[in-house]
Amino acid sequence: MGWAMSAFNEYEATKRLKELAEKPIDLSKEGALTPKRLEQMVASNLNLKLFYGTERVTEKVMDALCDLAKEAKVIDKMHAMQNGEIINKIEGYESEERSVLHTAMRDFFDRRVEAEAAKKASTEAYAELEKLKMFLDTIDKQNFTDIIQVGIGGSELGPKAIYLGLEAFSRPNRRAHFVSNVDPDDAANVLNRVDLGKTLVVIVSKSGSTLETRTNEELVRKRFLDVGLSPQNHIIAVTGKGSPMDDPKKYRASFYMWDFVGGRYSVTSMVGCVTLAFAIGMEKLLEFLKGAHAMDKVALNEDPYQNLPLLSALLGIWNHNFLGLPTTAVIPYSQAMSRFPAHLQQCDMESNGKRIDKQGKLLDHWTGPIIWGEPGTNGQHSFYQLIHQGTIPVPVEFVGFCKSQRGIDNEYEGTTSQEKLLSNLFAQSIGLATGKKSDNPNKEFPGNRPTRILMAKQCDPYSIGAILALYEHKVAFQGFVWNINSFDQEGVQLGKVLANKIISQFQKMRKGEEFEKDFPLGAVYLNHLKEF
Ligand SMILES: O=P(O)(O)OC[C@H]1O[C@](O)(CO)[C@@H](O)[C@@H]1O
Repeated sequence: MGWAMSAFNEYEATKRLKELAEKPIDLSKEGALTPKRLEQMVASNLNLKLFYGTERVTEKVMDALCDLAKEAKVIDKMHAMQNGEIINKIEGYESEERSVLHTAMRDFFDRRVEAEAAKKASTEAYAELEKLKMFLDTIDKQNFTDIIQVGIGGSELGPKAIYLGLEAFSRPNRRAHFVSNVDPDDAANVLNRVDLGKTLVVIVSKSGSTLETRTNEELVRKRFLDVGLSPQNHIIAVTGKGSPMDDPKKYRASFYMWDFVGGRYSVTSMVGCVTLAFAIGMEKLLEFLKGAHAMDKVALNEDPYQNLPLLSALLGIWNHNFLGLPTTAVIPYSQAMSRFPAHLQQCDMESNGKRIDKQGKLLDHWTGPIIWGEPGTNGQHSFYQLIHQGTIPVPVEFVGFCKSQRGIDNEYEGTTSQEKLLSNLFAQSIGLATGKKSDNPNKEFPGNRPTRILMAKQCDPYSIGAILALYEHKVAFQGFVWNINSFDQEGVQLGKVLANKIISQFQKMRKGEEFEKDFPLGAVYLNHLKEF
C-alpha cells in the first residue's frame, strides 16, 4: 500500500473548503446568528425540516460543499448503488464484490428501479413480505403475545431501535424483546419475563454463523425443552440463503435476506420486518417501508438543498474534515428513539471506519467520525457540560418531533411536557451557537459550536422510515465523497479470530490439558482467572 494524494484532497472544492476553513464564521459574534439566518437555512423533504443555520457555514462554504458533491459524482454513485451495480469492492484486491441493495427491500410501492439486479432483488424482497403476511395470519389465530429477537449487530441494533421508536404503535398485547449479547444474563433476563408458551423466537443471522447468536439459539432451545415445549413450534429463522441456518426443518418458518444487504442496512429486510410486523402489524410496517422508500427517491435529487441525506452528509464533512471535529453526537429529543444513536454507531462507524480508498491506497485524510448520543433532555443532565464548555467541540445532530406519540401530556406551570421538551431542544441549539460572555471564566460559554435540527411532525412509522433512510444515505454519501468502500467490515475479523484462539484454550483448560503454548498472551489472562 503506497501513499498517494487521495481523490478527496485533489478536488478543487476541497482546496476551496480548506481555505474557507482557515477563517470560518463565528456564530458567537454579535449579530452572527439572526432570525433571518435561521429562516433562510432550512431545507425540507417529505414533511421533514432540516434547520442548519446553527452550523458554521456561509454561502461560500455551502457553494463549495455543493461543488464537492458534484466533483465526487455522488448522485451518479447513488444511482449506481440503487441500481444494484457491484460497488462493495476494493479494486485490485480480494473483497466482497457485491451490490448494495437495501433500497430494493422497500422498492415496491410506486417507481421501481428498472435495473435488472435491483428489480430482481425487490421482487424477491416482496415475496418474503408476502410470505410474512401469510405467516402472521396463522400466528394471529393463536395466542402469541411476545416475540424475542435473537441477533447481534445489524441483526439487533436497527430492529430494536425502530421497534422502540414505534412501540407506541404496537398492537394490543404484542411485545418484542431482544437478546444479543453472549453474556448469559442477557438471555436469562428476557426469558424470565415472558410466558414461553405464548412466545415466538426469531433467530436472526445473515451469515448464520455468528457465535453469539448460535450460542443464544442453543440456550433458548434448551429453555423451551426444559419447560416441556417444542422449539419447533416457537422458533423461526431469518438468514441468508444457503447459510448454515438455512435449514427450514429446524424452524417453524424461515425468512430470507441476501448478501447484497449489509447487516447495518438490513432493518427494512426480514431482519427487522418479522419482529416489527408481529408488534405493530403489517399496515404500519408498510407505512415504515413507504417512508424509507420515499427517502430513497429523495436521495437521487441532484440539488443538495432538495436532498436532506446529501445536505446532512456535506455538513458533516465540513465539521469533520474541515473544522477538524472528530466526533458527532446524534441526540433525539424523543425517549422512543433512545436506541437510534446506537444503531447509527454501527451504520456509520462500521461503514466509514476505514483507512484505505477503493483502490487500496492508504488515505491522507479523516474518514468516518466517532458517532455517539443519548436522548435529550436526559443528555442535558449528563454530558452537556462538555458539549458547552469542554475543550473538544462536538457537532450535534438534534432530532425532534412536534407532537408526542401517545398524546398523554399535562400542562404544568403554563406549558405541556412536549412544549418543555421542544423548548429545551431549540434552546440548546441556539445556546451552543451564541454562547454567553462572562467576566467569570467559569461561567463563560464559548459558543460557536455547530449543531443542526431535523424536525418531523411525529415519531410515526412513515417519518421513522424516512429518517432511517436519511441516515443510511448520509453515510453512503460521505463514503462516496471519501472514495471508500462503506459496505464491507473487514475490521471485525481480527477480534473474532483471537477470541476463537482463547475459546480453544478455555476448552483445553476445562479438560485439564496444556493450553499456554497455543496463545501465550491469552494464557496470562486465563491463568489469572483461577486467582479470583
Ligand atoms: O447477521 P449476522 O451474520 O449474524 O452478523 C451480525 C453482525 O456481525 C457483523 O457481521 C460484524 O459486526 C455485522 O456487520 C453484522 O450486522
